[in-house]
Amino acid sequence: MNSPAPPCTQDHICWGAHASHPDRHRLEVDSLSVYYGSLLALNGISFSITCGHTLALMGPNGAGKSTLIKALAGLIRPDSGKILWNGCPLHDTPGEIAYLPQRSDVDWSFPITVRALVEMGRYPSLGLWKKFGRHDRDIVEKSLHVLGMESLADRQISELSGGQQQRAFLARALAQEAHVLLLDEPFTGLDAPASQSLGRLLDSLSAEGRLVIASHHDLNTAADIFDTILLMNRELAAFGPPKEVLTPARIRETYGMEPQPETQAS
Ligand SMILES: Nc1ncnc2c1ncn2[C@@H]1O[C@H](COP(=O)(O)OP(=O)(O)OP(=O)(O)O)[C@@H](O)[C@H]1O
Repeated sequence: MNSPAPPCTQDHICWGAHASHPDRHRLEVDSLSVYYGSLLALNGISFSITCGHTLALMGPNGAGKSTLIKALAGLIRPDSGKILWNGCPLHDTPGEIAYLPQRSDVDWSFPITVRALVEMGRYPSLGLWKKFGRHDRDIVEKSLHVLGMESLADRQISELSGGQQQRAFLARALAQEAHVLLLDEPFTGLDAPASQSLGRLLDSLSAEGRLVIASHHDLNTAADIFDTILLMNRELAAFGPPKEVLTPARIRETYGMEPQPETQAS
């Protein structure tokens, strides 16, 4: 699985720089296992992927998708296994990961404007005195612009639609300038136009050189949105392009159901 990793770097990546080194940054997950008490939620998961991809974590309810995302985000400590970023422990490289929690895990009534939320993305990289500089302000404005949120910047997040709220949180993730975007069920609750628009956005972020990893439930849309699928049910079932992974036999085996005709990747 492992190809030679470039030396570890802590360099700060700026806008546009992602695209010039799309193959430089590699995430490697090696034999990752997570227990909740006696429940084995993840059993020896291994995969490797570079920046410039969109990866969907798919599997039935309880398959461990959120657990894997939380382990990658450093919110859960694995019981065994490694998560490496360019050959170094991922969590030794602060600022590389931006995490978008499930909608149900966010207090949407929290009194905060969109701009203040996006500014929070800069906090991890502020210096000792936590002083907001011109560079920070520029990145916040650019993040709002990329997500089309400028006109909503002074609104409370509680006043936004579900799709706009997702965009506000994605703008915060962009402001962090992280290479890896971890999104837990970002399409939940979005209507078809909002889903398509979010799909295009994730595509453009990966084209810019980021690595987008999202848990996803919809077998019908996965192949259109993501270029790589990780099918799992506590263990890894398959990993690769949608056409190779989302086969009727694998869907049957992993979900324990017959695939609907339109769920086969085209
Ligand atoms: N904090 C926790 N404590 C104990 N068990 C947990 C905890 N979080 C998750 N689990 C269990 O771990 C297993 C994996 O849960 P996880 O939420 O990762 O699955 P999932 O694939 O994201 O599910 P879903 O598609 O329903 O969101 C489930 O059996 C779940 O009940």
